[in-house]
Amino acid sequence: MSLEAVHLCVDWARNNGAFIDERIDFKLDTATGLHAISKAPIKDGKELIKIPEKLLLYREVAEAHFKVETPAGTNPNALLQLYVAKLKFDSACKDSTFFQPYLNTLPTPTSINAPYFWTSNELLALKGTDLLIKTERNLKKLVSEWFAIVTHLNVMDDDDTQFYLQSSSTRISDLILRSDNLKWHSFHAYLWATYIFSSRAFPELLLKRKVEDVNQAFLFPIVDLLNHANLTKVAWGLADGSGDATFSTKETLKAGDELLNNYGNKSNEELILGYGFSLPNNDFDTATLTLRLPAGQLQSFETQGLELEDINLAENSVNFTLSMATPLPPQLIHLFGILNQLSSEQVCTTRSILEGTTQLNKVIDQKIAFYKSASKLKASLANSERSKLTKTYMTGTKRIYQECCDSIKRFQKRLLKELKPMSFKSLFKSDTTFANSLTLTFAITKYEDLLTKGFLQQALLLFIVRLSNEGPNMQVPKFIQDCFKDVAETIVVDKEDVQEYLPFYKSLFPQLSSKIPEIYNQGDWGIKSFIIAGTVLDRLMWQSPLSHEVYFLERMPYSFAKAGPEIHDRIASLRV
Ligand SMILES: C[S@@+](CC[C@H](N)C(=O)[O-])C[C@H]1O[C@@H](n2cnc3c(N)ncnc32)[C@H](O)[C@@H]1O
Repeated sequence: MSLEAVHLCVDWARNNGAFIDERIDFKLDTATGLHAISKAPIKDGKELIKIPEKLLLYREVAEAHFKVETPAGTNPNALLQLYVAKLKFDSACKDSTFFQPYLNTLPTPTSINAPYFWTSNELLALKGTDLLIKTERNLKKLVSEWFAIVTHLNVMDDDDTQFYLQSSSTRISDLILRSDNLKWHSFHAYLWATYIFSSRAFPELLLKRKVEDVNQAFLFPIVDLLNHANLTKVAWGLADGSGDATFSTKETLKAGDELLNNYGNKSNEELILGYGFSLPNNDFDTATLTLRLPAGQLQSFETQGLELEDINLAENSVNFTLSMATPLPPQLIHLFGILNQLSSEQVCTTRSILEGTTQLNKVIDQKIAFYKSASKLKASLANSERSKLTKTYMTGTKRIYQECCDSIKRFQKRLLKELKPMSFKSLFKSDTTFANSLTLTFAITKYEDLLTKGFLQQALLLFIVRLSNEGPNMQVPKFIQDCFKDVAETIVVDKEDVQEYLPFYKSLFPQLSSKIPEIYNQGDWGIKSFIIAGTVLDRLMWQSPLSHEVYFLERMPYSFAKAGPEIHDRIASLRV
């Protein structure tokens, strides 16, 4: 691909009846390749490019050439892609001569930066990313698609069969020839043609032909030289009463401005796989969070009012698409709320939801750490364009995960503001008798020492047992003591429970009862009370990972009203 090739292609198009506005000029640079600029202001929205039907490459042209119909049940563009590979790489193909000026403007296989064309060593820079998973998965799918079409036409040779057989046991990236001189029916030529379609084809629907499949595409010479920018307003169409395809822009351009197209709202992953480039700070970027769950669990979510869109039952996994606009999908909060439900909770409670967000935050933090360190690996790519693209991908994905993390924190703050739960800190501060008893027991002088010296859990257990012994004398939310009573009535204490609490218990009792009898010798301070207190804490307590503050939350169903009315409606009929 060179500027000269573009000029020859423009001449070819005009000589064959195309209209290309004289204000359009073409340029070439290393970062974005061939592109169009305006030589004079453009602001009228009029048709800028019109390409006659005979210069377009669409399904019927391929079918006429091969004298077969596009096979059903496969990629609707498979036959057309093979035809384009033949045009490009079979010098004996009778149609090649006519399309040669156009074919010469297309990128050569070795110049393409989409990861399908990277070496296995280069792909190491994407280790652990969805991008790598999709690259490998798509390559496998493409090999099957290619072999099905070359077998259907009976055009494969022994090398092709050999390649196909090898691909089942060898990494495809290790088998790929890195050459611009390919056999037209080889996998490499088909991979190139597939990329040509993903990066430059237009929907055939545009030509208002009767399309059997909305994914049918056609190649649109000259217009496919335009680069992409998000939000660019353009119009693609069909000239009145003809099969000629047209392009116009709705943007106002000054002389020297780039004439751009709009490939659609694409994430960097889509741009990299389909087009071999990525956009920094891409507003349409997404990150896919894949969660694997124990077998059978996915199926149980519907009964909890949680409907998941993108699930893979065979792998017991679910995908969530995160974006800057939706960094924290309500279904993700709901899922983690369910995963953190206690066996005594039948639906998501405010506690299980808050605890779920803490767990989710940990998962997201791991992702952020991964993308932070992975972006450093970019240095392993010698090709600077591929390095840049990897870095933008990693940075963009990290940005979305960071936004998810920030949203979790905002969500927690908002919920606490709404619920206004009582904090242990305030209860501790107002109960000076208890606070003083801990000064003697743990040598702490203030509440914060409980956190720094690691005595928080012990203090909480002592406090809960104290509440149960003091009854209504204490100025605390009644639900804590009610919960203690409920647990005490139903709990079955086993040997493991006793073993778990024994070291803690022995470290404090019976000394405490004799040292501070006004608290620790009143009521029941037996080990069972602490086992009950442990369950009370499980049911009512949540610690903010941000402030480390401990809150007591009255058990109540979480209202999904803010997460989406339809979830709320489904959940409203359920009780804790
Ligand atoms: C339809 S073609 C446009 C013409 C292309 N520049 C060429 O040299 O043939 C699409 C390709 O252009 C490049 N491209 C388009 N928009 C871009 C952008 N905003 N930044 C970087 N590369 C871009 C990518 O290589 C993409 O695969």
